[in-house]
Amino acid sequence: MNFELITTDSGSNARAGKITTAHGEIETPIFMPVGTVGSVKAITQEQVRDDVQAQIILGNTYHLYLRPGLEVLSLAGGLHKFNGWDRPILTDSGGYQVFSLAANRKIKEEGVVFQSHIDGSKHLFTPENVMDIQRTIGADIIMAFDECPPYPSEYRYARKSMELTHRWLDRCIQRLGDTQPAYGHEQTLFPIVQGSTYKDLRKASAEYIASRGAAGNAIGGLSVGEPENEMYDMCGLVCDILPKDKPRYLMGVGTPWNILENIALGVDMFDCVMPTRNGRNGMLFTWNGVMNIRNKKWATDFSPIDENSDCFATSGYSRAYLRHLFVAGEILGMTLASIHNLAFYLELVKEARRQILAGTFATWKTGMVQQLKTRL
Ligand SMILES: CC(C)(C)OC(=O)NCc1c[nH]c2nc(N)[nH]c(=O)c12
Repeated sequence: MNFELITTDSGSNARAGKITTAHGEIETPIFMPVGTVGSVKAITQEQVRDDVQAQIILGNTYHLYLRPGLEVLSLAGGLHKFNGWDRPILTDSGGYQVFSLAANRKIKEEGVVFQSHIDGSKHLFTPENVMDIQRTIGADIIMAFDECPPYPSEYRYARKSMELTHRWLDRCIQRLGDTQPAYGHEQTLFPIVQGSTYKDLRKASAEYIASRGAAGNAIGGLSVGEPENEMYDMCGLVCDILPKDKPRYLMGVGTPWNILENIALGVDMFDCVMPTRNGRNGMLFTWNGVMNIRNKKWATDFSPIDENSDCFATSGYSRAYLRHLFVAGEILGMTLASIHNLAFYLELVKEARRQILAGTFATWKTGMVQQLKTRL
């Protein structure tokens, strides 16, 4: 994997770059739609490619390991062949999902014992077998096995958790070095910075992760319920330590304004379930702010969802019609809302990139952040 840093904004730490992977290029800043179990919920791969114009999507080790399982994925020749997405894929390591989804999980030095949320079967994830699982899935970018501590966490817990994450990272690196890609294409490991919201721990974790010399680095453990300004403080502190010539990926973030604020701090990659999960619930993000399409006020508004969006898949549908679909519980409502929100998130980061290349991002961002927060 290669990262070309094209330019840094004049008035902020925002950067425009290009990542090259075996399955194609990614222009940064980038938003990565979440396709947890191998599909971006409610929309086809063609809509993700053509209407959303996504350049990379996420899969998840925990979910894919449990269903469809490694035998099916291996026989299919990996996830790209199985789901037909031939562009880049990033898989999260399952660390976060084991802590948030699985039952009766027990963390030990060796790894995490847990029960499947699907059928209660018992499993063990270790840094080693999570690397093997991600090799079998075949994602272009794979995440280290980490513990995302709950928020808030006592200082002692956060420190011990961070130190475990660092030891697990070294075991991931070792295992990856001892194995080969399963399908011939390069797979790149991103380590994950932890340390909760403690400045000294975040600094120590960022320095440790930076010292591993990986091709890209991720920031975990944020957007877990902490106040936004704490997220920004931690992210800024970590970005100032992570190498400038490698992409920085802020996991699980966020709202459109969170994304712009963190781009200004030096983040290049984002993922979040908000545009799809909240979209399926009728929450629409637009250039003029956030709207709940179920609100009665849209019942006879026959204008398009967002005049400023150039997503043709949704510009042909009115707010009134979309509200009707949600009120009637029509599946098409979830599809249109998901396409709209994701297309908006991709337009947002594309415009941010344009502003960075023009050297006007910092001033543009300040006005845009307020506009995006508007409740319509
Ligand atoms: C609560 C939400 C999901 C919004 O954010 C976070 O939890 N943010 C943190 C996060 C998201 N995904 C991760 N994957 C891994 N391996 N580690 C992490 O810390 C995270």
